Amino acid sequence: MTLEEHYAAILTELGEDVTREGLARTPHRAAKAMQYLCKGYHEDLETIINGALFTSSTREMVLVKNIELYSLCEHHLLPFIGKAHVAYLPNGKVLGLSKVARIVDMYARRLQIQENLCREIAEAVQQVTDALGVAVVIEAQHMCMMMRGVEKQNSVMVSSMMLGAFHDSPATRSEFLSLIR
Ligand SMILES: Nc1nc2c(ncn2[C@@H]2O[C@H](COP(=O)(O)OP(=O)(O)OP(=O)(O)O)[C@@H](O)[C@H]2O)c(=O)[nH]1
Ligand SMILES: [Zn+2]
Repeated sequence: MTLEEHYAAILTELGEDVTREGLARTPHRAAKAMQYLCKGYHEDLETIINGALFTSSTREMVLVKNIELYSLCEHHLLPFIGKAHVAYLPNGKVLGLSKVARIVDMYARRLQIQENLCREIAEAVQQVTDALGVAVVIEAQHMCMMMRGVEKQNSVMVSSMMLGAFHDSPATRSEFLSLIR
């Protein structure tokens, strides 16, 4: 069965009439939407980085903050939405600016839990840049906690992953944390 046929079966199971006008193309649209939201499975680091790694002698922290993020929780297939802050300490190379956001998207466009998303982004930036340290903080709101279940509208989940100098040096970590505050 195709994804589209599965969606038609789900709608029928939910009590809908998939032949009514408004739903006629919904299985097709839903399949396309879900494929888009999960497109990260078909992307890989090398292709998205596309060689945009530049030699630089800077040793100062590079921070890209407030990168918006849309993902799906792997437990309920409901969105979680928020922002990511990504920093690294260059070790001879800097990454094309847009590539940091592309890395975030590649992992966000999969079924995720926030903690693993954080770790995967940090490890990817580390792998690509060979940085002296990488820090990732994600703040997000989970629809599975808002629209259903415990129904809390204002709670925000904050997760972090600190590698290298951000893990080992309190001064580096606190510089990062004060910059994203
Ligand atoms: N740690 C973590 N938990 C998550 C994330 N997204 C969803 N969850 C949680 O996953 C848990 C799944 O719990 P279950 O008891 O198996 O599922 P449930 O009965 O639907 O849980 P409720 O949401 O409490 O109704 C819930 O506590 C969710 O809040 C995430 O990104 N990280
Ligand atoms: Zn969930």
